[in-house]
Amino acid sequence: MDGTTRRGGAQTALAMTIGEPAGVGAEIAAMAWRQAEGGNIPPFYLLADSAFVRSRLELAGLDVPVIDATAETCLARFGAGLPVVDVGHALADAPGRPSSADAHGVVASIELAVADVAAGRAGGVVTLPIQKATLYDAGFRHPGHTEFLGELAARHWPGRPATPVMMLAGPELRTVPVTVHIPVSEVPRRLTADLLVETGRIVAADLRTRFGIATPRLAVAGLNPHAGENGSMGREDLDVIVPAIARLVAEGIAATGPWPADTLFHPRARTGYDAVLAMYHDQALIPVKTIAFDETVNVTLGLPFVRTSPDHGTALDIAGTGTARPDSLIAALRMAAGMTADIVAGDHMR
Ligand SMILES: NC(=O)C1=CN([C@@H]2O[C@H](COP(=O)(O)OP(=O)(O)OC[C@H]3O[C@@H](n4cnc5c(N)ncnc54)[C@H](O)[C@@H]3O)[C@@H](O)[C@H]2O)C=CC1
Ligand SMILES: NCC(=O)COP(=O)(O)O
Repeated sequence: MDGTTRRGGAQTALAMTIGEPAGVGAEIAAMAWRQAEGGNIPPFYLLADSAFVRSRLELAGLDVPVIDATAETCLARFGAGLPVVDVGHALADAPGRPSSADAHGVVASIELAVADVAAGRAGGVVTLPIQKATLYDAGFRHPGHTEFLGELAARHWPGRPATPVMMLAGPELRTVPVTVHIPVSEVPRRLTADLLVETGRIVAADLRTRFGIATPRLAVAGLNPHAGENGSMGREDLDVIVPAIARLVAEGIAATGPWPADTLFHPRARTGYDAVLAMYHDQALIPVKTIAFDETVNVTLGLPFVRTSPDHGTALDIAGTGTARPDSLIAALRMAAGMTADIVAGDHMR
């Protein structure tokens, strides 16, 4: 599998965004490119600043050639080096020290990637991790990629439904946080039956279309200890989650629960479902990252285009050392290629 994607008759690569320049993104992108030689990594280009990428790879001791490219030329040149498409902003090479001065380049990289997919120049988007607080300091008003990509989808695909839903998908477990980047104290207020039903519908639909699961089984976690113990430890399980499950079931979706979250993730329990709807961020992310930190992919469902990402963050503590693992990024590249229509064989490493 080389993962080249064919859209409207033209072959395309995957567009990779640079994420936080002070993090490990450029390093793991170069490591992923190096592994493409065997032909089992789909071709991609990095939307960045090639001077920054060269500087970081040299610092990290990664001997990978960097090629200045465009979305159109990157396929032909993928074998010669890591193709970098310019974002029009210089990025600072300061490992471990993020600066909001780089925010324009970081955000432009995401915007350009989605624009490339919309224009048929790229097959899908793979994002490298952003340092969220640094972008907020620069005025970025979205909690993360997931929500920003929803806005970009509405911009480029007007009239198409775009309700972004975060899924963490590993080899043994898929989880979906129904509420995402909000304080835990806000969760009970924001967790509504409508939100649960809309999320469940999107997850069931995308498990069918993107993961090839004909009849997806959704396990819905409870919010409170013991799923509320009949309301004695919190009422959300009875008042919000039970009615939402009933609505999903009435629509023909195989949803069950609310299940006590503490016994939902052990190996035997995992055989009973295809994905868990979890009520808040850490309920969803702790189990997947604990079971398979290096292999899990963050994939955005509910969008009119494919977006995947490694499950980890910017890893500022090891940036510049060349020791970060590219495994989750490689899994994200493979998943994106697998979800993008009409993968065709080819060899871009000659
Ligand atoms: N999709 C995205 O843009 C994401 C961004 N983040 C952001 O990343 C920043 C840092 O988050 P943290 O909670 O510290 O998580 P983190 O994942 O960056 O780091 C946690 C620990 O895992 C290690 N680690 C992470 N990736 C690794 C890799 N590829 N190879 C080897 N070790 C690795 C780090 O060195 C660190 O010790 C935050 O600003 C957060 O918002 C976090 C997750 C996803
Ligand atoms: N912890 C997961 C995470 O923060 C990913 O967020 P996003 O940037 O992919 O929306």
